[in-house]
Amino acid sequence: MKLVIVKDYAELSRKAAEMLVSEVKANPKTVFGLATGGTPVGMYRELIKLSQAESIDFSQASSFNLDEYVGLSSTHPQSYRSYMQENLFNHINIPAEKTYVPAGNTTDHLAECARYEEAIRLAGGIDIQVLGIGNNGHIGFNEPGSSAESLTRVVQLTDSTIEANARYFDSVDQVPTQAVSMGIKTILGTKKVVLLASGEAKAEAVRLMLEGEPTADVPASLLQLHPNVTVIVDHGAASKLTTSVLAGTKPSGS
Ligand SMILES: N[C@@H]1[C@@H](O)[C@H](O)[C@@H](COP(=O)(O)O)O[C@@H]1O
Repeated sequence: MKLVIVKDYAELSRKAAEMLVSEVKANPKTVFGLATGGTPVGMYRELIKLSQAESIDFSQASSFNLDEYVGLSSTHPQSYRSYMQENLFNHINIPAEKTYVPAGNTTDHLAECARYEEAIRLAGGIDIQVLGIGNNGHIGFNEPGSSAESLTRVVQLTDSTIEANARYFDSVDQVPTQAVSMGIKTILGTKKVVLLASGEAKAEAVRLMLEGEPTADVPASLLQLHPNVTVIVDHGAASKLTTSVLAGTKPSGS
């Protein structure tokens, strides 16, 4: 995995946005894999800015989001569909029918998950997958214990994830306890991954992802099995890395 250390969240957001822009410039039909959470908000903001400044055309692009809460309708303010509309889709010219987010409120989750995997396959696979990382090392909503063979499915959220996400809801009781999430195998099947982590709260998860053995106990460590991963971290998120890992990198912060 390639490690890029930047000085702060602003630089992390800019770098990630630049990667997405170069992807769509090189291939207007880019299939994006997109993430939610607090971390990529800055990246989306930068992406919108760059797209407006350089008239970047997303009219042939498509996107697949990692996950959605079970039980929330797409119009619920805390649904990941709403998040994506507000933070990105309403501001670029990607066709609405080509932005896929798993349905969280369907009556047949099994069919929805199979349909989602099939839609990714029919699109030709994901060209560039953006990921954040949970404090417990989850990616998407693949909690510890998720197998490297897992595909899109309904997952049970851990108490720590529910607590971490409670900040977006009025109270912790309102946080859904399940989600539909792309699996580890789905993520490993993407062509390129860019994982973003900011702040000291993520430092231990980042260390285990990069320095630990690949294990389902830390789902992000399974990215070591992927041939093309760029991890962009700021100084806080890099603070627990050992010098041997750091020695292999060129800090890009000034
Ligand atoms: N499903 C999302 C993940 O995709 C995200 O990476 C993680 C970290 O979120 P944050 O970036 O807010 O720390 O939280 C959620 O659980």
